[in-house]
Amino acid sequence: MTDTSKHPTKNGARTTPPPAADAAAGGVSRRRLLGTAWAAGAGGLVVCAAGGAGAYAATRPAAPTPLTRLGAEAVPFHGTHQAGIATPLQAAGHLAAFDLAPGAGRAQAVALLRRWTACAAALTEGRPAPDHDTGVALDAGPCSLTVTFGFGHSFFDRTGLVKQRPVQLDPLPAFSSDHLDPARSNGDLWIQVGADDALVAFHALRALQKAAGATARVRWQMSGFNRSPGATAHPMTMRNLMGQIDGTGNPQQSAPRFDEQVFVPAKPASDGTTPAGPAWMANGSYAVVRRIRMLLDDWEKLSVDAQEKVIGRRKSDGAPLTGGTERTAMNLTKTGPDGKLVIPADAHARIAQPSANGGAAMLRRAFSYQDGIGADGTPDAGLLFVAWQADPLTGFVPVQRKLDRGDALSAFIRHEASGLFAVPGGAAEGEYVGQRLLES
Ligand SMILES: C=CC1=C(C)c2cc3[nH]c(cc4nc(cc5[nH]c(cc1n2)c(C)c5CCC(=O)O)C(CCC(=O)O)=C4C)c(C)c3C=C
Ligand SMILES: [Fe+2]
Repeated sequence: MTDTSKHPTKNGARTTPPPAADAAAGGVSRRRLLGTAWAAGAGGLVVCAAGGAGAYAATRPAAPTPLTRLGAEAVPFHGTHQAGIATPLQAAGHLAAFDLAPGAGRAQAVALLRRWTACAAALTEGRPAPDHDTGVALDAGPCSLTVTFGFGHSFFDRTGLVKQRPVQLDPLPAFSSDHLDPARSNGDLWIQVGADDALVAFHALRALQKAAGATARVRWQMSGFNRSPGATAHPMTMRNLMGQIDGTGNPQQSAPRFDEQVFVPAKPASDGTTPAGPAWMANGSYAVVRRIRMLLDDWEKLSVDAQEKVIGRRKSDGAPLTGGTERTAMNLTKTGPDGKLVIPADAHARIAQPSANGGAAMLRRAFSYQDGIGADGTPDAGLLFVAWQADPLTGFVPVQRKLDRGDALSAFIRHEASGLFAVPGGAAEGEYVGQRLLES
């Protein structure tokens, strides 16, 4: 996961318009529509007011105040990279995969991506959805809404674009800990929605589903959440449902290698290596999506000391068990008075760290989920794990292979669904997402 602080970021930066910038650029904002609704309401109030000044005073709405910072923050939809990758984590998220309808091919996919692009661009600016807006987000600002689009392996067969399919999209290898449900895995197309307001996130998801029309059907959908901005005394790394600080070891946006670890380079690197995938993937990224159930009844039986040994970090502040603060490097050779490694050999953070995996790095940007109690009577809760990387063959795959062999956390989690999606670079103004692929 990424840090939740709201400072401007290199990619997917949040922009807070001044309070007066109520109308989003180039369109009527949802708040402007609301103002119109109030004006109509006020007309009614005048009639009511004839019945007595008291009735008027009791029903008169308060004068509109500027949106809070949380509501007003907007993440630009257009740009080099799609938003929702390097964007700070939002409080509400939805992941949805779609399959093209029988008979739908490349032409229908182009029309769909045009509609989705127009819809996402409007909503992320705080404007109503084109065509028919449901009104669910009528009174809210953009709330840092992002919409991110990706293509699955099967999309290329459906659209006659197999020659353009990157090898990076080949199905992930099977792992011994997999308990995958095919109905909730993969899909032709993938959408990630994130926002700092649950209604804004739902509104966007619903608008995109409706915009799919008869062209594509929802294959699966998952909803997640994170802490709300401002819930903690200071911005900090997210906690997951096991109570751990999760995201510390992520590539930091300020680091020189961040872009090359997360995004497909636009041109070959200085050492002559080729970008991960065809030209249309320049500035894109690969998303590995895993629904990972946490076996919370078992986990919560462990003492905090035992839980910390499973991860190799302190539960309270995320610092390595070898001491320091959250950002202190793990001392992997330090032993305790008993002669044993302080960070055990099977500790999750030890096994997953880049230096133990040939430098493999990924940006983990997860949402927690909870869907009540499962058929087995235990919580259906865990992590909608989304890992972003320039190349899953050197990112997620080797790390998961290693974790699969000896991670102490394995006893407390279960991978229940999986997806791998090629997420193209961002659309410029006037372009639609995926245009460089679909018109190649
Ligand atoms: C294959 C990749 C990974 C999976 C799957 C995964 C699942 C998973 N992880 C946690 C909790 C934590 N993970 C932490 C660190 C960490 N995890 C991965 C990779 C996967 N995790 C990496 C690459 C790292 C960073 C290692 C490093 O560089 O130090 C941590 C420690 C804090 C942190 O660095 O984020 C926690 C906690 C859960 C609960 C989970 C599945 C449900
Ligand atoms: Fe992890």
